[in-house]
Parts: sequence; C-alpha cells; structure tokens
Amino acid sequence: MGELSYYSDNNLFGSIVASNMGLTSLIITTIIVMLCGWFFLQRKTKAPLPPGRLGLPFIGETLEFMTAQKNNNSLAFFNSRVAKYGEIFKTNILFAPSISFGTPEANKFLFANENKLFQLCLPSSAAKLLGESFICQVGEEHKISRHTFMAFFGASSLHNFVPRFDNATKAHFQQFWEGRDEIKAMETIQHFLFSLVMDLFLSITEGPEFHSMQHDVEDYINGTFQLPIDFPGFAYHKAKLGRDNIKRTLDTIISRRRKDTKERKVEMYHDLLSFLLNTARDEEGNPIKDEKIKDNIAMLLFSSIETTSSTLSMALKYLFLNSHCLQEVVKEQMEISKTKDGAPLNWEDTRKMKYTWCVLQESLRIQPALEQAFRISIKEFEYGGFTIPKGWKVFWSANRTHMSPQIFPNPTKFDPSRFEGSGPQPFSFIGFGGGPRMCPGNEFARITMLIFLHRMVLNYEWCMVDPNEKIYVMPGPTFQKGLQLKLHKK
Ligand code: HEM
Repeated sequence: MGELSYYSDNNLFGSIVASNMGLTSLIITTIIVMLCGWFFLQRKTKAPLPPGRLGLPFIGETLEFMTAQKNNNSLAFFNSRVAKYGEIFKTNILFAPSISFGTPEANKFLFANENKLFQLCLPSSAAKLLGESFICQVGEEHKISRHTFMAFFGASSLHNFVPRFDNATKAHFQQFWEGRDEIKAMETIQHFLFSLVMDLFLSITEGPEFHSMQHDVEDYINGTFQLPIDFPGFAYHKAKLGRDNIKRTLDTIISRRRKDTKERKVEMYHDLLSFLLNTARDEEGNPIKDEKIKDNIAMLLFSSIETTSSTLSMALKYLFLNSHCLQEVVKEQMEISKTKDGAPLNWEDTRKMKYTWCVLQESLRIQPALEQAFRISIKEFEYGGFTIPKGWKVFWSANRTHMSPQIFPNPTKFDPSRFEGSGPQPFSFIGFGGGPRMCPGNEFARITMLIFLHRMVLNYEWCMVDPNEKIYVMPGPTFQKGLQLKLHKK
C-alpha cells in the first residue's frame, strides 16, 4: 500500500508537474499566438501609402509636370498615372511629396476637411509677398477676415454696381475696340478688367496712379509664384518691387481718402477702399489696420485679373469654334437688349443670361483658369484605403475632374448644355474651387464676364486669326499670340 502510495504520490506529483507544464506551455503558446495576431492586425490596420512614384530626390517629377503643364498637357501627366496607379496616387511635384485627388468624392472630402485634416500651403516666397492678406491666413483668422471681404463681394452688395460696370464696359469698347479690324483680345480684356477693378476698389479710372499701378500689378502677378530669386532681372525680384510700389501708391490714396472723409467728400466714393476704411471691422471690432488694407487690396488686384481674363478669352475662342452656341448667346442677349431701350443693364438682366453663363462655365470646365491648388495634411489619416502622412501635400486638380469621361461624357466636346438644369453632380465642376476657400470673387467674375459678352456679341462678329493658336499654362492659361481676333462691327 505504502509503496503503492509512494508510487502513487510520486506519480501524482509527476502528473501535477506534467499537467502544470502543459498549462504553462499552453498559456505561453496562447500569448505568442495573441501577440503574433496583434502584430499582424497592427500591420494590417495601418494602410499603405498610395501607389505612385516620388521620382528623383528633391525635384521628384517636378520637371516632367511643369513641362506638361506649360504645354497645356498636364492632363496627360495625370492620366498616365491614374491608368497605372488608380485615382489616388503619390508623386512629387513642386519639390514635395504630394498626393493627387481627382474624383468628386475626393474633392468633397478635401474641401470638407479644410482646417481639420488640411490647410492651405503657399510657397513661403509667395506668402511673403502676399503679406497680411486673407489668402495667407488659415483657420478661424482666415474665416473672420474673409467674412469681412465677402460683405463687399457678395451678391447683395454687387447688386447696385451692375449699371456702373455696364457703363464702364460700353466705354471700354468705344475706346479700345471701335474702329479696329484686328485685336489682341486677351491683353485688351486684361486692360478692361484692370480698369474695372481699379474703379470698384479705388474709384480711379485714369491718371498717373492708374498707369503706375497697372505696370506694378503686372510685375506682381508675373513674379510672385516664380523661383524666389531676389536679384535684379529675375521675375520674383520685379514682383517684390511691384508689390512695394503698389503699397506706396496705396499709402497716398489712403491719406487722400482720409482727408476727403474729414472734408465730408466721402459720399463721392462707393468702392472697396471706402468700405474698408469706414464700415469694415477686424476680429476685435476695431477699424482695419492700413497694412492689412493695403496687402488685401494688392492681393485682390492680383487674384481677379488673370483668372477672369483667361476665362473670358477661352469663351471667345469656343464661341468662334462653335457657331451654334454663339447663335444661342446672341439670341439670349438680343432678347434682353430689346427690353432696355438704351438703359444700362441691371442685376435682374444678368440673372436672365442663363445660357451665356453655361457657356462661361463650360469654357472654365475645359480650360480651368486655376488647374490645381495645394493643401498640406496637418495630421496623419486614412483615406480610400491609404495612409496620408502628416506634412504631405494633397492637391485637387480641376482638369483631372473636369476631363473625366465618367463625369462628363465626351469631355473634350464644348457643350454648354451640361450646365443646364441642375447642372453637373456636386464637386465635379470645381472651376471656382470649393469649401471654405472657394473663390470669393466668383459673383463679381460672373457679372463682369456676362456684361462683357453682352456688349461683345451685340456689337461684333469675330474670327480667330489662327484657330489653332497655342495655349501655354504658366501658371494660368495664356494664348501664345494673345488671342488675335479679326473683328467685324455689326
Ligand atoms: C473666372 C474668374 C475666376 C476664377 C476661375 C477663380 C478661381 C479661383 C479658385 C479655383 C480659387 C480656389 C483656390 C484654392 O482652392 O486654393 C480661388 C480663390 C480665390 N479667388 Fe478667385 N477666381 C476668379 C476670379 C476672382 C476674382 C474676380 C477675385 C477678386 C475679386 C478672386 C479672388 C480670389 C481670392 C481672394 C481667393 C482666395 C480665397 C481664400 O483663400 O479664401 N477670384 N479663385
């Protein structure tokens, strides 16, 4: 028994040890399996970077992109990558790792997450020249400043300016188009827009300040987004001098305006400067500081002219190439003209120009005035099954979206009827951008372009000297020979 019991105890001990060892190894194995699973899941849940090529160190694919863009062919750059990598891909253009978005869903995501996941990123050299203007601000500061300016550029405020714009447009045609049988339309339109904004912003339509500003604004526009070489002869250096001259001229104009206000001549002025000096307030409810007024007026001169002149010039080209569309525009404008009996156009008239507005939007769809704009991701996040790292650039691209055959069938065909009725699906037409940074000048651009086309089609027939005139994009679309037109007065 004892032996037996010894044997049994020994056996029991052995079996306890054996079963403990079995349990321990079971626990260890379970932990190892769980750890492996956890690591595996961790690896699985961290989505990969979007596919694509970052290209050469630092310059990446910048040269290839810039060459394609300059030749008005950035779509080929994008299409080849979309075909290879899909709708979301990585690249390195403009010297930074970047991610390209192009579908309406991705555009919506980008615009809706401004300040949450993305923020505007301007090259620091350009931001330096744009100073304290609201285009350089982000977050709440941007929202408040932009709101101040929107009070002036919104539809309700521009309402009253329509007859004044129409009179200015008639005067422009008399001075610059009358009696000419050939014209470089794009630069003449730029001059027209410069005159219009100088009137709207500062009530200045002629004289030395007008001419010096014209020259300085041109330098400012041409050089701000160029290579930041601050040395005589380089575009960026000229832009800096231009910006300084604009601000000096604005100093003189502001002092004169203050004197006029004291002498109660202020009611003479209905313009942006008067609004900024007398009505607008900053975020703390104080009058806006002069430095901010000057930087914003200079920035608005900068943003308004090239974009609008390019869209109008493209519309003249497409109307010439599509005579059935031109006939529709003429019919619509004649109907309006018949009701006017020589009186200037008003706000309600511009509301009736529905087909003409479709023509302008279709022109902007095919040849966007701003092809893409960049944001920077302010935190890491996932989108579309990919990780978007913090600090990478993400950009929307108007020509990628506008030229997608899934969104706009037969995308190269000029077809203004795409914009009739409820128009294209949301976030598929992004000619004016979207979200909190959507173009605040779109209403102003809309009315000025409609009024211009009204006067143009009622008074002139035109044909392009070279219907295949080349277009460069640097960075906005520009006709190689300035859009040469032969004119025939009706
Ligand atoms: C057809 C004419 C125009 C086109 C196609 C156009 C296009 C655009 C686009 C696409 C953006 C968005 C850029 C982005 O997302 O980063 C933008 C922004 C802007 N536009 Fe326009 N624009 C036009 C006319 C104007 C005019 C007439 C003005 C001024 C009166 C103006 C002032 C601005 C400003 C200040 C911004 C920056 C807004 C912000 O950052 O909050 N634009 N424009």
